[in-house]
Amino acid sequence: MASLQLYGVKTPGLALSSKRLEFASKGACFSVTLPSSSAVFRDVEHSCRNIGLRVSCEALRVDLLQRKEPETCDSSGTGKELTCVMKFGGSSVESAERMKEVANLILSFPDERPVIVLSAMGKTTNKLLKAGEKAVTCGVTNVESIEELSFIKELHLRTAHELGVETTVIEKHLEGLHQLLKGISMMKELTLRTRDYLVSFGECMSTRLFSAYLNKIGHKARQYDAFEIGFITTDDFTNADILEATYPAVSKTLVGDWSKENAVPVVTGYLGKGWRSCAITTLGRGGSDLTATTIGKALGLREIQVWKDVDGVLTCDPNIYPGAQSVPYLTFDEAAELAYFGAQVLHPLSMRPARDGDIPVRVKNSYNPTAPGTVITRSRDMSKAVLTSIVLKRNVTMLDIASTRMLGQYGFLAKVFTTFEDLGISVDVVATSEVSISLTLDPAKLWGRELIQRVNELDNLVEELEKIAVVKLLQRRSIISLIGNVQKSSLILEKVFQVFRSNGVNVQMISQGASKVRWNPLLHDSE
Ligand SMILES: Nc1ncnc2c1ncn2[C@@H]1O[C@H](COP(=O)(O)OP(=O)(O)O)[C@@H](O)[C@H]1O
Ligand SMILES: N[C@@H](CC(=O)OP(=O)(O)O)C(=O)O
Repeated sequence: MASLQLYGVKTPGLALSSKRLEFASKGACFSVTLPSSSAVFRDVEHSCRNIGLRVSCEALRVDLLQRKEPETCDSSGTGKELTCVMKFGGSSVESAERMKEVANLILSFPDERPVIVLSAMGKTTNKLLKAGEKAVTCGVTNVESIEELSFIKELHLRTAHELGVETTVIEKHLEGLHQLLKGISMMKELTLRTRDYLVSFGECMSTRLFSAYLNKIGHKARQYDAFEIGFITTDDFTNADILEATYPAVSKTLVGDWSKENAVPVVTGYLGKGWRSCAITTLGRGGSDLTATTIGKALGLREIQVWKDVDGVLTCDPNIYPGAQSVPYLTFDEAAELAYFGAQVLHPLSMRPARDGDIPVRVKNSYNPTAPGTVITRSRDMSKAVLTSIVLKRNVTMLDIASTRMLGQYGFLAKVFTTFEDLGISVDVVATSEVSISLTLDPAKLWGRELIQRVNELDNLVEELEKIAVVKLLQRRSIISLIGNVQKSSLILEKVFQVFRSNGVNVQMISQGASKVRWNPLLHDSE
């Protein structure tokens, strides 16, 4: 078979199916979906460029002519295929006792052959971040006494003892963590890249403990670090996005290994490998949900289950209103809007792979497994739906931008959005007229950066916009997102505005989502 030119390296291993182009480089597997048009070579070249790969059309032409079916993994020798993903969040695996309950829960579904995805135990991620911050200033000799480091060591060693598994499964990681904190302390610096490496210890240890426990109780399991099995991401440390190449790579490893030996895969949630840097990345807080849906799509599984500490997606945040009730059904669009606008229960991007693969997502409570939870699918019966869920997002930055020119000036909106594009700042909610725009800035993108960088970026943004408009920067706003039935929009808005009025709350901006399942009244935070 002919080879493909990648960054000047001759890369063998190109395989073509009718729909996908796959090849391997530096241990990572890449894939491009082949378009069906006659411009196939050009399009493939373009697609490759989009994921940062330089390919030559000529090389592709040779390979397309020498079409070869990709190797398929044969699971017939060992019987049945994997059926679903079961993701357990930190709250579900916060102690040895909880890990035992989760193991029992998994075994209580004898017909399922799941891939397990785990988050770090309890609040480990927060503790790791705190330890990192303390290490920056405490001095190398004091690293030993960082309270959070002792807590993490003690929690994981105690869990190993209580599960009756060898502490050796995590000792190397505990030692590595200690060394890393010393390194941070020497450098007096905690970069975003180092933060990601630091927090990865949480998932690396929880999965090793759990996998060892399953093996101990006679249920064959195998631990995987996501960054070693093809979770290829952008290099946006602390908020990386999964690249297309991940799907074939992950499928190849997990299905391939399963076909040789039916050992339950136990995969680290939240983690990936930057495609340029080859360093460990994370998918944003709560990113294990995205790991789970990515595996679901990669393997074409029947169902994705995310097990939490609540009875599914609720009508609102139970920490704000304890009377929140479970929502039995949601569409992918509704769940995505809800997550994107701040409902902590799901990772903002986690619905994307599930929707692409059309795989139902079930949100369940590991503390109350018999509760029906929430089922998220492509469509649902909306005939009785009115207002499904309410989400609050605080500490939002808003900009009022009014053109300095008169009505009838074209190009104003284009200029405004070009400024955002040039500065790489993501916009969240928008309401426009011909000569003015009100918009909010995506806090997930903005607040991932260092404080000083954020302030500079906002200053630059306002300075640029002031060349064409009068700009008002409003901080500490809140967005309330209403996820509901568009057919009942007048009813919903009537009721909502009655509530605002009777509580003396003034709405500063309102927008309706393109997916037509959401409205966003924006208020001052103090309201
Ligand atoms: N609309 C909502 N529905 C359900 N839970 C919500 C909602 N909004 C906020 N939450 C919070 O999200 C938590 C579950 O998400 P998360 O902590 O990420 O779970 P896990 O760590 O188990 O994956 C719940 O304990 C609840 O406090
Ligand atoms: N441990 C990571 C990833 C994650 O998904 O956690 P959880 O499932 O507990 O939200 C975090 O705390 O962000």
